[in-house]
Amino acid sequence: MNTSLNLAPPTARPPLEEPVLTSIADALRRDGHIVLRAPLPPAMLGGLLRHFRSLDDADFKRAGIGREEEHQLDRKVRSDRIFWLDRDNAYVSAYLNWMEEMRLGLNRHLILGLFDYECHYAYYDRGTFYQKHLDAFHGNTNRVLSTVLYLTPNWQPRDGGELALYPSVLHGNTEAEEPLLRVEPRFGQMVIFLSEEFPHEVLPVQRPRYSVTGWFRVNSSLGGTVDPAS
Ligand SMILES: O=C(O)CCC(=O)C(=O)O
Ligand SMILES: [Fe+2]
Repeated sequence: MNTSLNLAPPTARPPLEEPVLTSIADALRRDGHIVLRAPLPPAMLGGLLRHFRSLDDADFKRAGIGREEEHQLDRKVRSDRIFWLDRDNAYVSAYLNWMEEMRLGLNRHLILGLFDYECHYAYYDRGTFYQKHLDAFHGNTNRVLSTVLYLTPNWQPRDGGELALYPSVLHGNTEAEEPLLRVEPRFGQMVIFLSEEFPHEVLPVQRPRYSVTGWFRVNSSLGGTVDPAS
């Protein structure tokens, strides 16, 4: 639990400046992905990491694959542990506010019809990884945009755990061996990419790696039944 009384309260709604939003929208339209070096205030990143570290091991569960997570546990594919986030913590709440601003802004710029955002902490212990995968298959998870915010302090190249992002499957590159880019999981860095288009993997981790992974989703409601935010 966060027992620190001497910490400044988080900004309830850290600003997402219009030029930043515009550059995100432009990059997503043009490339389908973007890396942001330090989009969030350090106090908020620190608050998130403190909250992350204050959680018990028992709070984290082994991550599964895809939406039917419990049914598809396979540690040969991924070996991280995750904790789904809600608004109980003030820093998480501030982060969700910021993502809500991004959701509304991207809908305005790109007419994506993003409906909600779900996210979890991911803890990759030494020796863990996540093999090459897509975050959304055949549209059945409703995931449109994947976001990862990295929280590992003082990340060094020897610590591993880079995100390798492969070329879009829409360009006939399903067998592409070479990554399009490698994102270093540096504290405060964020990557956003189209969930259905870009295969990606987390390279083997040499030192505990902290991140917040999330997805903007569309609502595939049928006949007025709202898709549950699971
Ligand atoms: O942590 C990362 O860099 C990517 C995580 C990921 O691919 C996922 O959780 O689906
Ligand atoms: Fe992924």
